[in-house]
Amino acid sequence: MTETAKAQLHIALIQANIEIGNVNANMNNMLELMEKAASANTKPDVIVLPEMWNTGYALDRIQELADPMGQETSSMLSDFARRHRIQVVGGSVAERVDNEIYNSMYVFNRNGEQVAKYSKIHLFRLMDEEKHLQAGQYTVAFDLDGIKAGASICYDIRFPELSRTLALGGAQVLFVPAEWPHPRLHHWRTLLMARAIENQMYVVACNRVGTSGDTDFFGHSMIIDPWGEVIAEGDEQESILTGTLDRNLPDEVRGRIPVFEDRRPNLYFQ
Ligand SMILES: O=C(O)CCC(=O)C(=O)O
Repeated sequence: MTETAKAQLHIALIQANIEIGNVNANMNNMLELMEKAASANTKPDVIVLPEMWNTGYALDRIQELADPMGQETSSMLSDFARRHRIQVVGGSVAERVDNEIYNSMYVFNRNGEQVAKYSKIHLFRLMDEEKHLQAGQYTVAFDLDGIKAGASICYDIRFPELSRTLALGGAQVLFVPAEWPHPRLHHWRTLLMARAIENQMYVVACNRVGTSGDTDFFGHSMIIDPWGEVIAEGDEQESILTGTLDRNLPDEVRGRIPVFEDRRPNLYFQ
């Protein structure tokens, strides 16, 4: 089997603490945790980061803190990917494009080349995202070692239309970097589980831990398989979680319960 069609994907999720507004500390901590993940006995094929890991939700200072064109963060991620020959789903960062700020994910292949960029399309009004950020305009899919994956960020998982669109486009894995806080742990687990079961796809969700102001982030990063079985789940501490995806399982599950063949799209309200 060639490098671009592996039977399994070993995943490492970086369930990090994020210091609000402290870009340097966050860059250093993230790189240290990524290096640790890369040196594990089973070398990961893919490393996944949480949402807005460069700045946290420092929205009142986001114009000054956001990374211009994502240059600093993406060059760190690209360099890491190339040095270790590990693919990176770079969570998301606050990115400045002209005077607009986006919540953007970058994905790098083993050569450190950017293979995808996704900007969060559903902005979370409970945290005033829409007052400070611009919404992305596109859904995004990409390949990791020949396995097709789709991008989503945090609040996006409340919109089943997005993961269904990605699954219909062939995605077998949904990535979900997040900063999802208490008290909505039940929503987080249930929504992730539902996205996995209804789309018969892997869900790989990386949430931050720690406290910003009076908001506590609970971690509980998860890897869920296409049957809805939990392969890995974090606690509330900073940690690295690992799990292995089997490229054949989504097709096997879709063969057993042929949800995609049984759809009645002509009857659905669009
Ligand atoms: O939907 C939620 O409850 C949390 C979403 C969120 O925190 C975000 O999108 O940043």
